[in-house]
Amino acid sequence: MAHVTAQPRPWPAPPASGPVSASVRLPGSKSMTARALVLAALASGPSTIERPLRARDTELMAAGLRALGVRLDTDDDERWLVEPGPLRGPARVDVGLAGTIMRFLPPAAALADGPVEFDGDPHARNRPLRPIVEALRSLGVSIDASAIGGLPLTVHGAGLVEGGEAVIDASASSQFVSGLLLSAPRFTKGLVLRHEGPPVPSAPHLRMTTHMLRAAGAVVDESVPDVWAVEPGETSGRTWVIEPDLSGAAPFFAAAMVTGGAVTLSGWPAESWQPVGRLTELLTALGAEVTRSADGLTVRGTGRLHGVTADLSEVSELTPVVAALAALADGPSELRRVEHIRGHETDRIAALATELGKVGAEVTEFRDGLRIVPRPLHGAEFETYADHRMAHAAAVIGLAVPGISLTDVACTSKTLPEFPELWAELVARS
Ligand SMILES: O=C(O)C1=C[C@@H](OP(=O)(O)O)[C@@H](O)[C@H](O)C1
Ligand SMILES: C=C(OP(=O)(O)O)C(=O)O
Repeated sequence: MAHVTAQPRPWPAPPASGPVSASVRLPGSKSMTARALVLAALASGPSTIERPLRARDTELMAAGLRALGVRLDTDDDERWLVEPGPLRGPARVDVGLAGTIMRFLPPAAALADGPVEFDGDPHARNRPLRPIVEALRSLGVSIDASAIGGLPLTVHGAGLVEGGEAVIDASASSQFVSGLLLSAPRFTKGLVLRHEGPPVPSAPHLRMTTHMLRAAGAVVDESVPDVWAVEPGETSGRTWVIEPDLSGAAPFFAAAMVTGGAVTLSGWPAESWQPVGRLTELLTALGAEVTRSADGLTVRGTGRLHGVTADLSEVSELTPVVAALAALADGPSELRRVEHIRGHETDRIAALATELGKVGAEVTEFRDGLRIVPRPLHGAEFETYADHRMAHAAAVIGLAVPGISLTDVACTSKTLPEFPELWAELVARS
């Protein structure tokens, strides 16, 4: 698929002149918006998605569903309307660089009545996809895929998927499981999916999938470890209220920690489907104070950043920002059990080792993570590798280290197009 992109311009990361103090209102969770869109498209009646994330990943998801024949009205920023209908092929879906689209839509496309072609950004072709392609084939779906079993691919939708039992190795991404489960109620026999292989990462994202399936009326059993059973049946349309994006909030919280200030994420719900407990533990270990009140979720810097030894497998998308904090901490850190992030928007382990090294940190790269020893840091041009969270990491370091510039900040549009403005406003309050 042709992508016309403007030549990125270097973006100087603004340094903080003192503690930042701010309340930020951030858009909805990428992961919840993606799931709500797919569940709404497969439901038996219309749905409303309140406070969705409007960003590249979710707009491409909406466009992909439209291509399949779903009626979506996304004019209102606060409320998207979804009117499901029979899924149609032929269609073409641009996944951009979104794991959620490339893993959530092929199972839905298998329900369409014609061929559906998928492709995306150049790097999307390197992201792992084979396990979900093979699981779908084992369920009777015909798919033409690239030599490595990924993009570009064509799903030959036959109007129905028989379903039944499938085995998958989902150690490279929890999204393989989530993608199959989201469409499974529409499979004629439902689905019993068993994972075999090294542990599946991102358990909280799997729980988000099963919570949201049940909220749509699906019957899901996850009582046996590594086995998910979804009964066949109609799911209903409903109103989905999307929570603010906790992972998108991470760099803003990190700003409070680096500068010894305070940042409140407003609109934070009393009950959340995102891993707020794990984030709280992690930021606390790194030296923050985290509190919840009617105003929202507040992170306060204590003036000290501690090195940590952390298993980040459950919250692996936080690795770049945590690595940035580790580079500014008072002692060494080890961030482990995230081998699969080598298959994220870029190989994040290699990218962080290179870029943190470039600004002066001492970094050892392991197969499944990083050891970061803080050293006096200096300005440098930080390569972002088209990865929004690499950009976040660079911006966090730039608060404390003058002369950091990002090769490209536009990549933040994947999940938060307003990032450069929101960041500049936040730093202006220091
Ligand atoms: O299902 C989801 O919405 C996500 C699951 C995780 O993927 P992996 O399990 O591939 O890490 C996470 O890192 C990604 O940002 C979003
Ligand atoms: C891994 C990520 O994204 P994706 O949904 O594209 O996998 C991420 O946002 O950090």
